[in-house]
Amino acid sequence: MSILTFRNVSLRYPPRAGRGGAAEKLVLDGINLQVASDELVAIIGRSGSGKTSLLNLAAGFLEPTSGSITVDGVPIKGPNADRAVVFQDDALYPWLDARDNIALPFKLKGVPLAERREKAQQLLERVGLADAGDRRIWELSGGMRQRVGIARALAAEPRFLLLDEPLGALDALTRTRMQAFLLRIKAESGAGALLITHSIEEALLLGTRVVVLSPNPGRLTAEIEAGFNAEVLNGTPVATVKASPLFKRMHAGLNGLIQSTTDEELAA
Ligand SMILES: Nc1ncnc2c1ncn2[C@@H]1O[C@H](COP(=O)(O)OP(=O)(O)OP(=O)(O)O)[C@@H](O)[C@H]1O
Repeated sequence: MSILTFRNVSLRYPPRAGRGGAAEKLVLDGINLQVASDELVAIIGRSGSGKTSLLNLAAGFLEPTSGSITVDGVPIKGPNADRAVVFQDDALYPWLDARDNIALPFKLKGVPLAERREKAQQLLERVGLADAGDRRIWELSGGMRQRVGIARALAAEPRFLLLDEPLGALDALTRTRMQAFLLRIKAESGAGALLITHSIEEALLLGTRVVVLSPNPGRLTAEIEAGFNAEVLNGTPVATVKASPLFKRMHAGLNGLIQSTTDEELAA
């Protein structure tokens, strides 16, 4: 079991150039959060509340201004294969086919050609794209591209998946299918997951826990245990889960928490 821990983390961005000496911006303040391997922690919050900044800290793309971020007690020092990031726009290489996109992390590790193609094929099969390996990225649908992106993230056998709106660009039907897919893949991989999303519905459906980030500065202001993901993993259709009275009540509750952000917080 691995644990990703934020301890009293704050983040300030330097003043932007050309703003007449505008002050530094405190974006995240006193963040305490733990994500364990058996969890998917969903972070929701208004636009600009600092969700992506928080994920970038976990990825090691940014350093906290104060506080610490550790994996199993060891401070993170920059990006590392133990924390794989999946973005909204799949960030795949269009000049490579699906298989070679997935094989790239193995190539970077020096794995011989035949072996890395074999491993990539196994990952293609895991994400339901066994026959799509030879296709170029632009020949794939949005949902297929995200599957390739997720397969590439899994190639490094990460301890944590950092998911930044991974389904945000998909149409509603594909998104629903991919939600169940993402849960299955996460469970099979044994990795913990941190999911950033604008969608209360998606956070409730996928999250073991849902955490609310309030803006200006970004602070974790509420946390609820969800648990609907177990129902989806047990085969209950996503539409049935969403239609349950408990799901609707919790959705309304979270909506209220996010909407209660004051005008001052939004304007700050
Ligand atoms: N590199 C940067 N330099 C200065 N300010 C930044 C930088 N990146 C983000 N910000 C500011 O930090 C705040 C939080 O941004 P962030 O992208 O983390 O929020 P978010 O919740 O992910 O937003 P969204 O939901 O719209 O993607 C915003 O006010 C943004 O303008």
